Order: sequence, then structure tokens, then C-alpha cells
Amino acid sequence: MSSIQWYPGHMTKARRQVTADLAKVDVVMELLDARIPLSSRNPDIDKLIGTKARIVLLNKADLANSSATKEFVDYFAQHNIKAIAVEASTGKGFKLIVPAVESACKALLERWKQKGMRPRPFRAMVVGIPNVGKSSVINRLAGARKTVTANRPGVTRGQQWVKVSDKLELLDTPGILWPKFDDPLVGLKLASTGAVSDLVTNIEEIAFFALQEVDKRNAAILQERYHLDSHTVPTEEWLDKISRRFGFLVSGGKADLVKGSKQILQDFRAGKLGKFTLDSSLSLNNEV
Ligand SMILES: Nc1nc2c(ncn2[C@@H]2O[C@H](COP(=O)(O)OP(=O)(O)OP(=O)(O)O)[C@@H](O)[C@H]2O)c(=O)[nH]1
Repeated sequence: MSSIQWYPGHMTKARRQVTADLAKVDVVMELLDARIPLSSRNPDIDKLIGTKARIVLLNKADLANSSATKEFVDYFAQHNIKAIAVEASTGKGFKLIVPAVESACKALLERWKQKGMRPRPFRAMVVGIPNVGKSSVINRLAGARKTVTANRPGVTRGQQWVKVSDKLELLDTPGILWPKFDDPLVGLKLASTGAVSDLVTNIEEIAFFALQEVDKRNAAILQERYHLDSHTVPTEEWLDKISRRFGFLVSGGKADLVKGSKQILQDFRAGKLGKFTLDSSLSLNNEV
């Protein structure tokens, strides 16, 4: 879990770093959390990427509702962006990445040819908000492949290009983007899925939000795992019941709601309460 807490100074620094790195690449892999493909988007991403080629990777697809993921792939296609559902933890979907990146770079290749330039491997980087799986994606794409140590303009201290295919090189450090801050519901989605550190959020509120979201989709699973009555609407009492059920007590026999909340979020994030997607592509007409 990332411990980054976003203050204006951090944001300015991150923006500067990402902008500098973006200038070195031809194509961007925008990494999103398949459970929250809209809420995990950086609010300034279009401005940052500009007219550069990009693909979207919907990571942690193993934890998301698969029909919702398909809808999001269509949603991005409608906005002329190729999106691929992937699982960095298993490698599922990864075979599709290189062809998609190369295809996204076709126009660039054309431009090079028109200018009489000799084609070189395309250069790519991964960008995304904290905890979305950037390092996991880079490691999987890099595998045991060698880093390209040739002298290259613009690669700063510690950064290297990794050869992913004959036609593709990847920057071995990701671009860390800040999440959306202004919408409280987006905040709850980011916190419940783990993109925002538990330290900076009210853990009981987040756990209760997670319970409500699960209850809407699959009340039976709550009954099964926590022995809750699936016929009642969620109330804050549920936190008390669940904490007691796991034996989390503080002195005086009171339930330890913080421990109970941690348990709920751990279950929720690990997929033990089902696969879910908290954003909807259908109810939105967002500009991409
Ligand atoms: N279930 C599941 N977990 C994943 C997947 N990809 C990454 N993770 C987990 O998500 C967590 C974050 O992964 P990282 O690769 O560290 O993410 P990051 O974006 O580099 O994180 P920061 O360094 O915080 O910016 C880790 O616990 C990974 O094991 C996936 O496809 N499925």
C-alpha cells in the first residue's frame, strides 16, 4: 500500500517528473484499476498526454466484474482508445499489450517514414495513480529481458530502457499520477480499493462503504462470510457485529471497530467478498 499523501507540493513535483518523462516517450500505457476505471483516472491525464499515442490497461481484472470490464473496453473504444483487461499478478492479457502499443504507434511510424527517418523501437512508459500495479506491470513486461544501456538522450539518473520486443522499449520507472480529490464518492472508491492510504482516511467509513457496495451486488456473500442477516439493510451495527464475530474486542467488552474494519477491507480488496466494479460506464458520458 502506498504511503503517498498528496499535498500541493507533492503534486507539483509529480507533475514535473511525469511531464519530463513523457517527453522521452512515443506512447503511454495508462494503467487503471479495472474495479474503478473512471475513479482511478488522473483528472489531468488528457492534458498531460496531449496528442501522444496511448493505450489503457485495466489492471486487477481478476478482482473486477468481467461484464463491466468488457463494457469499459467498449467505452474506451468509443473514445478511440484501445483498452485491454490485464492481470499483472498472473500475466493474463499481457500477450495483447505489445501488438496494441505497436498499433497505437502506426501514425508515428508513418510520420517517420514521410520525413525519411529510419524507424527505431517505440519508447513507452507506464503511468498511473498509486497502488494500481505500475511496478507489477513493468516487471512483468520486462521479465528477464535485458535493459538497454546504450546512451540515450534524456534518461535521468537510475532510469533505464527495457527491451520488451524488437520494436518496443519501456522506461523502467513509472509515472506516478495523483488521483481525483474533489468528489467524496470517488474518494470512497479509491480508499476502499486501496489506492489511498488507510492512514489518511476514516477506516470505519470506508469499511461501511465497502459493505454497502457488496450488499447491493451480492448480499448472500455477506451472510455467508460474516453471518449477517441478508434481509436487513446495512447499518453501522454491522461493523460491530463483524468485529465481534472475529473476536476483535477492546477493554470493557466493546467491539474493536478499527480491527473489524481492517478485516472487512482486507476481504474486500482480496476479492473474498466477490468480484466487483464500482464505476459504471453506462451511466456516464464522460469525456476521455
Ligand atoms: N489481484 C491483483 N493484484 C494485483 C495485480 N497487479 C498488482 N497487484 C497488487 O497490487 C499491489 C500494488 O502493486 P504495485 O505494482 O506495487 O503498484 P504500483 O502502482 O507500482 O504502486 P505504488 O508504488 O504505490 O505507486 C500489490 O500488492 C500487487 O501485488 C493484479 O492484476 N491483480
